Amino acid sequence: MAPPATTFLPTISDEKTLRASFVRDEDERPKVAYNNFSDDIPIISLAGMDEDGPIRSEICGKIVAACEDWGIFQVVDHGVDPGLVTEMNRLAREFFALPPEDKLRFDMTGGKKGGFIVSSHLQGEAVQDWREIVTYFSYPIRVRDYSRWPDKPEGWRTVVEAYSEQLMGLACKLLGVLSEAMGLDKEALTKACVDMDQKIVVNFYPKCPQPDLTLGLKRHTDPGTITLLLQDQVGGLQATKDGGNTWITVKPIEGAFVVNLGDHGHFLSNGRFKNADHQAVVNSNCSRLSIATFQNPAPEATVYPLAIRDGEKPVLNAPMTFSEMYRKKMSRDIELAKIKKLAKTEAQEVAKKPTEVVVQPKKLDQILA
Ligand SMILES: O=C1C[C@@H](c2ccc(O)c(O)c2)Oc2cc(O)cc(O)c21
Ligand SMILES: O=C(O)CCC(=O)C(=O)O
Ligand SMILES: [Fe+2]
Repeated sequence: MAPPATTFLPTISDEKTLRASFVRDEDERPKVAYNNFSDDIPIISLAGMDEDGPIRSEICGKIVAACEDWGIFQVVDHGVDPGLVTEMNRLAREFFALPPEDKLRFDMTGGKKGGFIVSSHLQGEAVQDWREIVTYFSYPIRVRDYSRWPDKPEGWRTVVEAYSEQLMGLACKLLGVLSEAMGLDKEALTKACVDMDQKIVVNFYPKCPQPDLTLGLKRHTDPGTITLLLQDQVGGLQATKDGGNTWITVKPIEGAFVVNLGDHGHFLSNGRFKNADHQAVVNSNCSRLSIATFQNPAPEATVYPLAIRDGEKPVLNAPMTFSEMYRKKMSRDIELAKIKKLAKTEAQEVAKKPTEVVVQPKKLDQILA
């Protein structure tokens, strides 16, 4: 009999076919190969950005255009210590290679803040993602709960601490550029986050027996302000700028960060900056690792456009807190996936009227795995 989902680690399975719980509907399956790389996403060098002058203006122009056009781009020459990046990658790989019992000591099931989980941070997903994750809540520093930070491999904690500090710096720099582009003070976006949260999610995508039938991470937008993603050289991150009609695979660049704006960044700019739709596909040749650093506002921070340009309407009817926004989004993501599954297996009528379904946001402990 199949082991229960919570303790089943795809990494240690040598099954030749995918379990039914990972099989996606045809319309959700990958359309472009994991290694069919595209050059469409802008690659921006940040060299010379810290000094005022024409070089900084040119870099800022490129960042703003990438956010307006795609909502996703790559940065190189970003100033994050390359030695630290190498160490993060090495230690993350070592973590996922640990025996299941070591990883499960930090099991996040039951909505615990931080640790290890298979597939998703969300409860009751209709189809499982082909991944394992380990999560660190790294900012604000005063509420860090080190008891939820895995203690293996040796040296992890020191490296994660230094890495999270440098990424906080890079994120604030990029938010400064976007604030100025909105005609506001450099600090406007970080101030709107009140006391910025940072969550690091390390994604491990084991090699997969039938990668064409599944996704490592389903299509989504990130909920927060801005995300910095470090990916290895395998490939698998895909993005779209036309609501999912055309997917492209982001070309891995050694040492680069993929930057994407989340829903909060999108709403604060009144929709001017895109919250890129993205997903991760897997393959049957090798495993893949990516490290996402989510920069989020504090739960009590207000979500509402900071600048509304002449002739524009606000993209939100009323202000809400980030925690309300997060709960609503995650409830909707789970419910829409369930409705879709139901529509497929039961009635065509439900599929015809998906917009009439009102999703009641759940409490946080009903959403988180
Ligand atoms: O793992 C992720 C990825 C991502 C996400 C957003 C919405 C979804 O429906 C989804 O399945 C994944 O953003 C996250 C945001 C978080 O707060 C925690 C996560 O683990 C993630
Ligand atoms: O692994 C990837 O390429 C994507 C990860 C991602 O989108 C996320 O963690 O939110
Ligand atoms: Fe994401």
